[in-house]
Amino acid sequence: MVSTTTATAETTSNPVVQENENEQKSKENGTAKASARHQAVGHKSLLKSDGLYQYILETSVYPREHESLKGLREMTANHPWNLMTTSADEGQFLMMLLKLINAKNTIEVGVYTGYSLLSTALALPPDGKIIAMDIHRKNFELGYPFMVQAGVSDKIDFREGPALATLDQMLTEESNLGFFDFIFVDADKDNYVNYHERLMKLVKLGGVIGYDNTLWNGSLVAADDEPLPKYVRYYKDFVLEINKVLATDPRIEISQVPISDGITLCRRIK
Ligand SMILES: C[S@@+](CC[C@H](N)C(=O)[O-])C[C@H]1O[C@@H](n2cnc3c(N)ncnc32)[C@H](O)[C@@H]1O
Repeated sequence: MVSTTTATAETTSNPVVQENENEQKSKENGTAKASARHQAVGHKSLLKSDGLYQYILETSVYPREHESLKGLREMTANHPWNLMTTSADEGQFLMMLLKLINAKNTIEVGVYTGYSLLSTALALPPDGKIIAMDIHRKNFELGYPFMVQAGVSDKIDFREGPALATLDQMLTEESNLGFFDFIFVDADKDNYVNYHERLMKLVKLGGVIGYDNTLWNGSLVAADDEPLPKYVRYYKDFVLEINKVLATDPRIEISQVPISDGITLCRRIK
């Protein structure tokens, strides 16, 4: 069942999100060119070799990919923000990780059309649950039929609105504290530090939080005068900040995994 919960806090005034929203609106008005701005950056991989990336996909990911995941990936390829989608190799990695830790109750911050959400739902046991949050329901709805097709839509509780407000709402319920096995964060990088304090109260001892894009297109080590796409430059300092916070937080142990655009896994130990 799709939940209709809507958080009440205001949408972020972040200029990059605003730019995305304007693009979406002009597309809906039929005024946008079908240009996919994010496609210019290329696929999401730090391998620096298209051939090797393709080799990994064709030999280990695609042959085992579920039909529903394949369908969702193909549908998303035609969407103007398609570079936001979690890559197929990272999706496969998440599925393996969730099974290894026997995850049952999870949270996802940043859904878009739901590739990582569907991967998570497929990896959880039949009684598993995901609370999934995003400011835009529309993109989630594009991917929802694939979750139905996969028979996992009952595991998903979608909550529309700014994730900080949704998380604050969740923190008022004692049953949520220390309850979640896994949390995947793939949303507004300028709020990762704010998410971290809240998520540390929601994840269980021994549970894992995964922060996505922590290598941020390789820009973290770019020289100041290196030309970078506007949105990469805008978020760079925020990603540097969360990486510093995670590396020095004594409540977690971390592993920065260089798959796709980098995911930092944080296991709560205190
Ligand atoms: C990179 S995409 C997520 C991709 C997704 N993991 C996938 O596999 O397709 C980031 C998402 O975060 C959402 N987002 C941005 N700011 C947000 C906020 N403050 N609260 C909730 N969601 C937000 C965007 O609407 C967008 O759908």
